[in-house]
Amino acid sequence: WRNPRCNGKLPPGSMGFPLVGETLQFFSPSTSSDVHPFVKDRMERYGPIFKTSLVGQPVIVSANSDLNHFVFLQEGQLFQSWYPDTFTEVLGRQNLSSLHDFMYKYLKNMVLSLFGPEGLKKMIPDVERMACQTLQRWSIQETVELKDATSSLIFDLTAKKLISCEPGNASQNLRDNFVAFIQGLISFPLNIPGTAYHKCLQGRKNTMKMLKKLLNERRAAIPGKNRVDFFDFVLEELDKEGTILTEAIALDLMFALLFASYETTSLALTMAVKFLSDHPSVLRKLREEHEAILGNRENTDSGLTWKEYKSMTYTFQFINETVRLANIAPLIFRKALRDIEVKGYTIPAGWAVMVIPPAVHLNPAKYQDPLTFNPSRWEQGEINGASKNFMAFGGGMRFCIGADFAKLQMAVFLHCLVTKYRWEPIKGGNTVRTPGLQFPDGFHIRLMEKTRME
Ligand code: HEM
Repeated sequence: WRNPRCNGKLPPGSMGFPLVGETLQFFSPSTSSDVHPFVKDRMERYGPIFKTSLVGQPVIVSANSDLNHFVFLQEGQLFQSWYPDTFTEVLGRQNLSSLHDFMYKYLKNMVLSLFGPEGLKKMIPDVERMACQTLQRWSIQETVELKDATSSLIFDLTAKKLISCEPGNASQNLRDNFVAFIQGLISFPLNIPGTAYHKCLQGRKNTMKMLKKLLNERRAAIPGKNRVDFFDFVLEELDKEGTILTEAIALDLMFALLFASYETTSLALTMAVKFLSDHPSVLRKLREEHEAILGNRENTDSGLTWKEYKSMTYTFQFINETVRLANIAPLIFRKALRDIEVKGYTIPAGWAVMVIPPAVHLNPAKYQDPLTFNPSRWEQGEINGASKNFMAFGGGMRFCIGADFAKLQMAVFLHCLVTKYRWEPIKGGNTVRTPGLQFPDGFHIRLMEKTRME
């Protein structure tokens, strides 16, 4: 196991122990916001490309921006999206890569219509209304645990936009099952009642049942109305002759979309508020931008417009800096489809490739004082899309379809927050990380309405 077979030269690195490889070291938690010690130590020892073995799978780790970029660009040619088997098992019958294909082949109109500029434009009033109502609720509570509270908001927003499910009992029920699913996702796979894994599988089963019920209800409703959400597009596609999209695949896709948006955007928002709490000058500048938007309006109470949203220059810099430092997706997996020669090494066919975005985002050669939170560093740089040095939303063909949706939700939420409220942190706000996951330790704040004088 120490010297795996290879028709060329493997990168340096250790394959650890038989079977477990270096799995235990990989999962050791760290509270630093720097590159996780598992990766950092090995980068120092072996350089930015090294081999290891995790849960029985040989892996090439890439902390090199050229190789990361190459991996993203070669999607479907030399590499393919891949997730560990346990992940795919609980996430759905379909493997995630084929869901991607379905989404782009059969539901491309849905992707464009919901997440393209036209769809986003239409969303602003709903997002603003839901964010304002949520903040008002928070302000009458003694304290708010932000991760949980923003997760609930994001879930409601996504469910509203994707399946027109209004916040209320149905949405709460859906979310409870979804949360049971998420909580057991990274657990020992022992399927007996009482275990987190069992609850996870039950949670997924119940969520799928509820989604199916909602889809059936939609089917029974009067046909011919305008397409407004995900289910409308699915029904239209299902009725087309020769389609190979099935109801089961559509429900898996729906589930994957809820999953992809839920943890990510809520974590980004939690970290955003934490960064604002820690950096009063950034908060001041952000507030100025949003108060100027209100100041320039004829009627202060009219809702946010697309033009106003597009004018939030500093807010977009702030969001980019937040996702750079928060490293919400700390690793991205692919699998090599054949032997690949790159940078003087061979990546053997079948090996996993683990791209490490934090190694790029925290590289001092690319970002001055990389651990310092400084939104103004984006003044000069490209703020949209991905680059060799910015891959918070991935890159290449699989660039996040929800990136603009997430940014819109964040910007509108921040607009309501900084123009109407002030807050004080009560406790928590630190993050415990493994190379693949992060858990905020519970960030509690007290939210208060801001008077005009403030
Ligand atoms: C701050 C929030 C978010 C972050 C940091 C984020 C990050 C990412 C990253 C890094 C990828 C690439 C994964 C890969 O290459 O394997 C990705 C893909 C994806 N994201 Fe997001 N995401 C966010 C929000 C969302 C939202 C709100 C949605 C949907 C409503 C979404 C839907 C997706 C989907 C469907 C993919 C897969 C695309 C594909 O395989 O082609 N994401 N995201």
